[in-house]
Amino acid sequence: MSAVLVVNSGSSSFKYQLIDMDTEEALASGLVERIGDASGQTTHHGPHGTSERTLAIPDHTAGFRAMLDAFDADGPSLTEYPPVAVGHRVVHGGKRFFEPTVVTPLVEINIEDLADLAPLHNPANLQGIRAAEKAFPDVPHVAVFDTAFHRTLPPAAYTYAIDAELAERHRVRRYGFHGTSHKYVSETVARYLDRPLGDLKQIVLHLGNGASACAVDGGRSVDTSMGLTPLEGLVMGTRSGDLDPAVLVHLSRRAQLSTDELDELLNRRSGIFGLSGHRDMRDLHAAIVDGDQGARLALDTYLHRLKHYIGAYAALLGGLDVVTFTAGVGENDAAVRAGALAGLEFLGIRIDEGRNAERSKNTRIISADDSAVTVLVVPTNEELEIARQTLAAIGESAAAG
Ligand SMILES: Nc1ncnc2c1ncn2[C@@H]1O[C@H](COP(=O)(O)OP(=O)(O)O)[C@@H](O)[C@H]1O
Ligand SMILES: CC(=O)OP(=O)(O)O
Ligand SMILES: [Mg+2]
Repeated sequence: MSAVLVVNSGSSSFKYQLIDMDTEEALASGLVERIGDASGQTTHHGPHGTSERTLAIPDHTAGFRAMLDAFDADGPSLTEYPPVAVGHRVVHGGKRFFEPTVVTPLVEINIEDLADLAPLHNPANLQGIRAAEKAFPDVPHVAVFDTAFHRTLPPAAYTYAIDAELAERHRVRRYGFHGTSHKYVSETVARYLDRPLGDLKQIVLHLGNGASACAVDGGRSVDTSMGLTPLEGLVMGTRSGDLDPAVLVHLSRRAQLSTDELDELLNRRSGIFGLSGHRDMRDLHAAIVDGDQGARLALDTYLHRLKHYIGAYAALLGGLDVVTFTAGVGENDAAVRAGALAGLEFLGIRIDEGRNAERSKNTRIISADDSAVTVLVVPTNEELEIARQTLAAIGESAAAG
């Protein structure tokens, strides 16, 4: 049996899975949250159920230690199931990294160099890698990049209409993110429907804390809503998504906001949080039930933007076979799914209310039988996709070496 440990680091949390690659089943999975806060939390799902601990987790190194302690206390034993490799989610690969890449000191320098393009993510990803290297010094570590799946974007989709020379010099273009999820989900859809991936025109809506839409034509990403950084596109938990770039100029001049303050505003104090004070979609719904008008507007804005991208991508794809919802909101929130697709019957989209309302952790169809477009919910599994690519990368590097 070969097991791969996968670490999916976020700015203040990380998710992990230890995956048996013969069965592709998780032997354990978990979440380390609120890293850097006064009190952090670990949740570990092991062979004997779920255990939770509250403890101070000052940084990702301490978070990694807390994860290892959870394995020691609740199993499975990492000596019994030693990982043959550790796979890491790295958000920004720039124009350098498209393939899963075995981490070397030079690769680490390059990931660090890309931090200004993903300030919430790349530094945390790198801390996760360094902590894992200390804990598992004898196995290969492989970086799998969110940007990689979007390498197929055509120039017209990735180009921003600004001074071409300046853009080239400063690496300004659309890169796109959540690629590991968009790839995993669009391939899962084809398998589930038993249709050739190459025949399908798909829209994937990854709606988590960060959210992005992707137009997938025959298995290739042809457009996606996140851009140079994971800020553009959809309305998110705390990120604004699209706005007129002149808003920045205006706020800088009129409200005297500095570059760092604008960055903070748009990444951490905008989105549904900026409009309503709630960053979690469940809290937003509860506030709407209580009659909160700001919360209502936040949800309406979120849905308006989603619909905008669905229409745009149907046009770009020149047809549409599948729309799929994934990630925390997409997998769990029937009201968001129904709201995003309401009124789109003219595109051939008809949702079945009963199917949409069903609660399930499995891949499922939620469109009506007579809907021309099939609408699905697919639980994403970035960790499994990273584990597959990690195993492939170490196989290739062993063959090459
Ligand atoms: N039952 C639910 N209904 C609505 N939203 C949910 C539900 N469960 C989770 N979410 C949303 O999913 C988000 C987390 O999604 P996730 O994909 O785990 O995000 P990330 O990987 O970016 O942390 C939460 O912030 C919350 O808004
Ligand atoms: C790229 C990105 O936004 O990731 P997440 O949704 O995990 O924050
Ligand atoms: Mg995520």
